[in-house]
Amino acid sequence: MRIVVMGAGAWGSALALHMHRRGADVQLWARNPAARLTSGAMPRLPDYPLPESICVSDTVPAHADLILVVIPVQHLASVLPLLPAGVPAILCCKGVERDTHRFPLQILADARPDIPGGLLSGPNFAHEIAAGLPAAAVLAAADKGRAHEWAGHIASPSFRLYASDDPLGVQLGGAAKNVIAIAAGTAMGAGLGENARAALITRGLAETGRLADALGGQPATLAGLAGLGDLLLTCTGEASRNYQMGLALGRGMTPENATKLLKGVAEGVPTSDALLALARQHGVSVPIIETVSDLLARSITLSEAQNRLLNRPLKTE
Ligand SMILES: NC(=O)c1ccc[n+]([C@@H]2O[C@H](COP(=O)([O-])OP(=O)(O)OC[C@H]3O[C@@H](n4cnc5c(N)ncnc54)[C@H](O)[C@@H]3O)[C@@H](O)[C@H]2O)c1
Ligand SMILES: O=P(O)(O)OC[C@H](O)CO
Repeated sequence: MRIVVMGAGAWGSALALHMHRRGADVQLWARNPAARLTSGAMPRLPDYPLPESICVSDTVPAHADLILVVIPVQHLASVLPLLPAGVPAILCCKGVERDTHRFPLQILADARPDIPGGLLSGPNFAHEIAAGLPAAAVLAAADKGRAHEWAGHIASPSFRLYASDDPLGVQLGGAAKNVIAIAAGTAMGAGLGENARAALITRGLAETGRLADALGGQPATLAGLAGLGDLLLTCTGEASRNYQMGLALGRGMTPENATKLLKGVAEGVPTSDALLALARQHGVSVPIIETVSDLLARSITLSEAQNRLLNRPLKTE
């Protein structure tokens, strides 16, 4: 099987390694192939050298069986013209485009209606997949048959994939967990304790469920790997860039300085604004997402954020 992985960041490199181990002929597309380290690793995943047989190149071949697109959501549209016609594309990013409020599969459908698309999401740190540690994820597509087919091309004995025909729910779960992880990291960085984090995770899931309902996703999807599963990983795993972003904010760093320190992208930053806009458009209350967006914009302080979330009118759960 010939696989092209587009994007040589941490996740693209890990997926290239995974597909190679699975026996595929893998080409990794990178903006700057010369950045490959002498060990064979890419800089964002330096501890995992890629074998020589994975070609790293800045050209996309005209023929492949499957393309994995692993570009941050804010830059996804810019690479889509490069995709060869007709080859199925599995998008592996998690977020919402800030200016247009589009989820990844919508960005693909608008730019390349000729390309069938699916989306891979779940609790998966790149370095653990690169190490071959056990993990599970969801492959979503509007057509469940295709979701099963593509899941079969990517799954392995250590990477168990489930098919889903709720791409909206899966994309929303992956996008929202990044924002909630910033909130959880902020609480932990500010020393607010484990109770506060558990409350943010649970109430974060509740507001994501309301949003799924309004946008046409299936709330049950959010109880699965792409929802609760990824929320738990990202809100508790210190390797998460979104959680690290929150930790830095909670310790008093400005969003600008926290971004500079991060090794990699924190999708929750632009996604917080996009999800807030979508929620407002649909009349859905998303207090945690709103608070993260305001904190990042520096329109509220940390103690105002805390007061705002704790002192809203009491409600039933
Ligand atoms: N790292 C993980 O553990 C992980 C796991 C699952 C999903 N994801 C998702 O995968 C996506 C990519 O994350 P990552 O961890 O690989 O990010 P990263 O920060 O490690 O790397 C981002 C990559 O995108 C490339 N890139 C950035 N702007 C580009 C542009 N305009 N054109 C072309 N390439 C561009 C960079 O060169 C880099 O190779 C994100 O949406 C993230 O949420 C990451
Ligand atoms: O490092 P993060 O916060 O982008 O999280 C990585 C993955 O999405 C975890 O599933």
